[in-house]
Order: sequence, then structure tokens, then C-alpha cells
Amino acid sequence: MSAVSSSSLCIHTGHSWNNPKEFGRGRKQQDRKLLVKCSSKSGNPSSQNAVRVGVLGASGYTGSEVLRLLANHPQFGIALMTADRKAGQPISSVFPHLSTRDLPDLIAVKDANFSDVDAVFCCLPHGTTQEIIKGLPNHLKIVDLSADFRLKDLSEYEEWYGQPHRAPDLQKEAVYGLTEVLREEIKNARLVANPGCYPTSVQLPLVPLIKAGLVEIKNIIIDAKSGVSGAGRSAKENLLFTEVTEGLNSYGVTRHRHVPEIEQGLADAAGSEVTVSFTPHLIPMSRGMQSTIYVEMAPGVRTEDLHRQLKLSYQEEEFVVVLENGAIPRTHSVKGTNYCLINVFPDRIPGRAIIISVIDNLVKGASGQALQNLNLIMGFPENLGLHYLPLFP
Ligand SMILES: NC(=O)C1=CN([C@@H]2O[C@H](COP(=O)(O)OP(=O)(O)OC[C@H]3O[C@@H](n4cnc5c(N)ncnc54)[C@H](OP(=O)(O)O)[C@@H]3O)[C@@H](O)[C@H]2O)C=CC1
Ligand SMILES: CC(=O)N[C@@H](CCC(=O)OP(=O)(O)O)C(=O)O
Repeated sequence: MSAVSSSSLCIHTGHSWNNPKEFGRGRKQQDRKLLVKCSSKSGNPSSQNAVRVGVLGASGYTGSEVLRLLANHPQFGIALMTADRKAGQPISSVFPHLSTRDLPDLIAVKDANFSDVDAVFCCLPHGTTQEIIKGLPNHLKIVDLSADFRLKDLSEYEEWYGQPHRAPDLQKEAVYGLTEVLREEIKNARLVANPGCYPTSVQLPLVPLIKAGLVEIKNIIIDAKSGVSGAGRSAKENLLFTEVTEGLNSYGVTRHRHVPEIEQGLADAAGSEVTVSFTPHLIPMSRGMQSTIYVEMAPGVRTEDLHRQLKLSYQEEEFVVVLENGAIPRTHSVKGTNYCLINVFPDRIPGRAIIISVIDNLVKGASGQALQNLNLIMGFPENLGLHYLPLFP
């Protein structure tokens, strides 16, 4: 690679964001070369692999979280960003916290030119997403954060989402993106269905325990709580400050749409049908999620065995941490990070255990796991751009 002058370095690496604004304005191959040179000069050894990324739904919570995470990614540059009502606006007017970064303006999906884009994060509402992904060109790698491609059984999709699936062929192609469980399949996927936040927090602790036959698949009770950002940024009456603050609201009782997604993942682990009791709650904090899971252990199994199995299953994993000595997983301990913290406790009822699992709904529950998955698809280390310590307190 040829040397690069310090002046071009200055122009193109003025921010730690690796992708100059011009990417969104149609400067194609030439910009890629400049990016390569600049990144190389700044000490990144493999930046010739720079990937151009589109963020669909960049004016929402998960979209803006993708933008935040990509600010520290040495290989992914932002080529375009879309919005719906906010199309046409600069990001600084939508998200002032991102105004220190040089990013393309928001455009409508219909105006986006994907010919020079390699991959997209699709951060759009479910239902809408399948129609939009159907219209995207085939060369794109897609990580979809919505629920549209998560359920393998189309009749189940119709039952829980109240409409027939409008892209069944794509649905067949999609790979479920629970990274620690389906890593090898994800590496070869073109379309990844990123898991929901509740299903991530529930499946990470339960899948290894069910696979090892340590917990009974009947009698699984999940009491889950989410910060309000889990519901997205659009205005809804039940999300008003006055409705949410100083209170706890259960919702979707007996019929939340994450039930079939959780049961699908646990059934794959068990090799037979699994039915769970699941109740989500909205809790007055902006981000964070806790699932408290009550299980019956298999005969002769002790809480220590569950703990040992989880330690073993996740010993090589960076982002799933099994705590020791009765330490309590807290949402503060994962805020702003891609970590899932888990611990297991003996229940006072003999034969039962209590598992606590926490994630940041916007990171491991959405945009962080999506980035982990796109890293895998693009052949980069899975943790690239995901080295954050929690914002504590
Ligand atoms: N929030 C969370 O914690 C999690 C969310 N998810 C899923 O990720 C997806 C995005 O969620 P989130 O970021 O919270 O949602 P938001 O409501 O915050 O953002 C939605 C985004 O989609 C755009 N949009 C809305 N309608 C359309 C449309 N018809 N055509 C094109 N773009 C549209 C919005 O643009 P505009 O702002 O201009 O209206 C906005 O950019 C959803 O499917 C959600 O269920 C998954 C895991 C966790
Ligand atoms: C607090 C809150 O409202 N949370 C959302 C789940 C967020 C999520 O994971 O949604 P998707 O399945 O659409 O990706 C809900 O309960 O519907």
C-alpha cells in the first residue's frame, strides 16, 4: 500500500468515526481508497477490508445505537442512513449527541442507492421490515433487528403477529442470530434475524442447561423487566413519562409475541416442544433488562451443577459472563455494553433454582449483537468495535 500524506490523513480521520461523510454522497471507489490509506496510517493493519454499511432506521433507538457502536469500529464505515418521517434531516437535528460526528443526512429508503453498500443493519419496525428487505438488492448482507424473520414456522408467525408473512422465501433463508449458540451458521448467512431482547436474555442462560439435561423443560417461569427504550422512540401514550415513572407495568400478560421465539430456541435445545410462562414488565429506566428465571432441576441435580455447566459453556465467550460467589447481576453492570451477566441461586423450594440474567436491551439485546453478527459474516473478529466497559453507576 502506498504511503499517504499527513494532510489526507487529517481530512479523512478528523473524527474517530471511520467513515467520512462523503460516503453518503456518492463518492465511491475513490473514497474507499482514501479510507483504506487513512485507516492504515492510523495504525489499523487490515483496513483494506473496509466495509460500507447502511443503517436503515437510523433515527430510532437501535439505529442510533448502531451509530454509536460503529464510532469505535475500525472496519465498518457508514455509507447511508435512512429514516421515515425524519428523512431529509441531518442527524444533528435528530440526535444532537451524534452531532460531533460527520455522518450522512437521513434519507428515505426509496431514495437510497445500495450499489456501493456492502451490508445493512435493518432497524425498522416489524411488519414493515419484510417488505423493505424484499426490495433490497441481493449483494447486500443484512442483519435485521426486527422480529420479521425470527420464527421458522410461518403459521406461528401469522398467529402471533396477526398477518401472513409477505416474504416467506427470505424467511426460509434467514439464520437466527443468537451468536453464542449459532455462530457457525451465522458466519455463512446473507440474512440474519437478530434475536429480540427478551429472548436473548432468556435463551443465553437456558439453552446450555437444557442441552445438558440439567433442567426440566416443564415449569419454566420467566419474570422479565425492560427499560423503556425497548419500546422504541415513536410516541405512544403508555410510554409517556407520567405513565411510566414511579411505577411498574406488566404487559403482554399470557400473550407476548416473544413467547414463541423463546419457545422455539428452547425447543431446538431440548429436541422437543417447550412451553414457558413469561411475563414482561416495563420499568422506569431508559435502558437495561433483567430476566429472573425459575426452573425445576432434573432429579439429583444441584444449583452448583447449573453454575458449573454455565461456566463451562461460556468459558471461551467474551460477552457472556457467569458470576461467582452469589454476586447479583445488575443492569448497571452491563449498561452500554454487549455483555450478558448471569448467576444461579438455590431456591428455597427444594429442587428448584433461580437464574438471573441481565443485558442492555439496546446492545446485547439489539445493536451490539447485530454488530457481533455482522463482524462474523464479514470475517472480522467477533468483538471488533464492541470493547466497552459499562457506564456505572
Ligand atoms: N428498542 C429495543 O430495545 C429493541 C428493538 N428491537 C427491534 O428493532 C427494530 C427497531 O426498533 P427501535 O429502534 O426501538 O424503533 P424506533 O421506533 O426507535 O425506530 C424505528 C425506525 O424506523 C423508521 N421507520 C418507521 N416506520 C418506517 C417505515 N414505514 N419505513 C421506513 N422506515 C420506517 C423510523 O423513522 P422515523 O424516526 O423517521 O419515523 C426509525 O428510524 C424494531 O423492529 C424493534 O422491535 C429489537 C431488539 C430490542
Ligand atoms: C419494552 C418493550 O416494549 N419491549 C418490546 C420488545 C423489544 C424487542 O426486542 O422487540 P422486537 O421483538 O420487535 O425486536 C416489546 O415488548 O414489544
